[in-house]
Amino acid sequence: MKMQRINLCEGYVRRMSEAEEGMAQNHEDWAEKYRPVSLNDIVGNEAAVKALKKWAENFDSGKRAVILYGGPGVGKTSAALALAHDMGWDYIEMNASDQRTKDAINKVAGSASRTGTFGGARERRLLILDEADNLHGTYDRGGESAMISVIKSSGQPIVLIANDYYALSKQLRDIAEPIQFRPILSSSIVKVLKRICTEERIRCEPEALMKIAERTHDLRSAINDLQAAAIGRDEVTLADVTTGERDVPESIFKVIGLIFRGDDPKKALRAVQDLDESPEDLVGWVDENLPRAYRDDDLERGFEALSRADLFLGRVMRRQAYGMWRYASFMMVAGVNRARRHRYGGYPGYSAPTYWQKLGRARTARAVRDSLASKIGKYCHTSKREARAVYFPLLHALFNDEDAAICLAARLRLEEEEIALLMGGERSSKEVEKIYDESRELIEKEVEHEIDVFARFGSVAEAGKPKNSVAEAGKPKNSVAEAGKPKKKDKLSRDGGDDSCEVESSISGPAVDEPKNEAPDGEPKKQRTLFDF
Ligand SMILES: Nc1ncnc2c1ncn2[C@@H]1O[C@H](COP(=O)(O)OP(=O)(O)OP(=O)(O)O)[C@@H](O)[C@H]1O
Repeated sequence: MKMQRINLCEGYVRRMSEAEEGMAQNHEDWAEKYRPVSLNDIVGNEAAVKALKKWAENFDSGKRAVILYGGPGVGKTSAALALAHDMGWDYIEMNASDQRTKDAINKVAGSASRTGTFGGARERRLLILDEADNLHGTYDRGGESAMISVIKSSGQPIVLIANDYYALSKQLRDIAEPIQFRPILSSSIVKVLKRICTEERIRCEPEALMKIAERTHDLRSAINDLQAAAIGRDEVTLADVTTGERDVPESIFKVIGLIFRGDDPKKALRAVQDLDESPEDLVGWVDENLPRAYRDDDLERGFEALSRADLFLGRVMRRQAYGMWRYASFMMVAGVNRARRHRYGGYPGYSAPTYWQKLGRARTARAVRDSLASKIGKYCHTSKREARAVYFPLLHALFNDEDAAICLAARLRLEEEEIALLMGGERSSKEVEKIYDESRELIEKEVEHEIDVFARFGSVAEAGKPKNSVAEAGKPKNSVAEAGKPKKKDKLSRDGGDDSCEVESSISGPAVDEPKNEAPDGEPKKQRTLFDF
């Protein structure tokens, strides 16, 4: 029998089409992507897996339900799904984001018990109730008593999943068999991480994997940490992981969790401050995952807050009013957090913004961004992080002016992708190409100029003239003196026009008399910075 995943949505049962399932998989994070399929793939917890299998095989003579309990991310849900797979059972999953009222549970469990009750083991349908310890409150009104009566009356197997066994009522505990899932050993976590690195073709230092594994006994967060460290890289080193510890106390997945599931907006804001993500990137993460985390009116309020964050981000870009970042962050973090009025459980499977994946460039986008930040950082003597936070928006604004864009692209030796990134995707690829081509021409002119200056300087030196009196060799004093001056700014005109771009010459030469400090047109000459454009 083909196993189908059935999702409960607003009280009705909906089968996910193959196509939908395929799409969802594209957007999955690694923890979802590498969820074990069979019980044999479950790492650790051998005793629990064995007990679960035994219960399923002897279902007719045993209890109708089991309770899988233990800490988060240790494989409880995976084991229930893998059991359905191995037994060839169809299954229905109700998690805390589904409304689990008495009516809903009866409807689902009723449909489960009607299916194949008399058809033998292969036609069984497994009912999986995630976060069974959250069957309280108005949202799930009557859910627990309904579950108890369903367990007593249904002929179908039921798996209840809980973090806290003793949060379940005694009545529920009495009618179901408990199976405990324990924390996973670091050595087992390392094995899973290694396999993922191989599949994702990422080189990983063993020490880096060990470091990630030692920080947790929860496989999901270990996989999330690995993914966070690997985004935009082909290699994960110990330094990446330990830097992550210093600069990124919480990975993006954990921060997203604090925004959507946390009760303290201040805590989420504090975590965001230390996160190595720009507000523009973070808004993408929140936007991507909001529909997975919230429903109905929460979703509406969440997007309302997010749209306000977006307004502020727009103002930062347009007016370079960086003070407004604070409001943008507040709205996308605290605003979205406070928009939630209902309680949701489970892990919705957060993922990176789809547009990165859609364009197939999650990594390249990061790589381009990092290389751009590194070029700017080197040029402006600042960190990559500062370059991204402060100089990206500034350069984005400067790139509105084509001449400035060409000069800056030449000076920073930018590649096409880097130019495109600074232009914010608002221009056609032809415009990007034009700026790139012209910047290359400018660089060539600069090189020719350097060669020319060097040749002239060489011939003067060979003529046996004293090095500090090259001007006397009949050369125009100004130009030769400029040529010989170490790290002097050479002024190159583009297309013979007035607009010019200074490109720093790397030619070092002997000390010469200071030339007249003025440009050929008589204007006083001053050293330019990025801010002059
Ligand atoms: N024992 C395990 N073996 C293999 N993978 C695991 C194991 N535990 C967790 N994982 C990985 O972590 C992800 C989350 O695991 P799972 O949903 O089974 O955890 P859980 O115990 O049900 O957590 P929660 O209580 O938070 O729902 C899985 O998709 C899988 O990638």
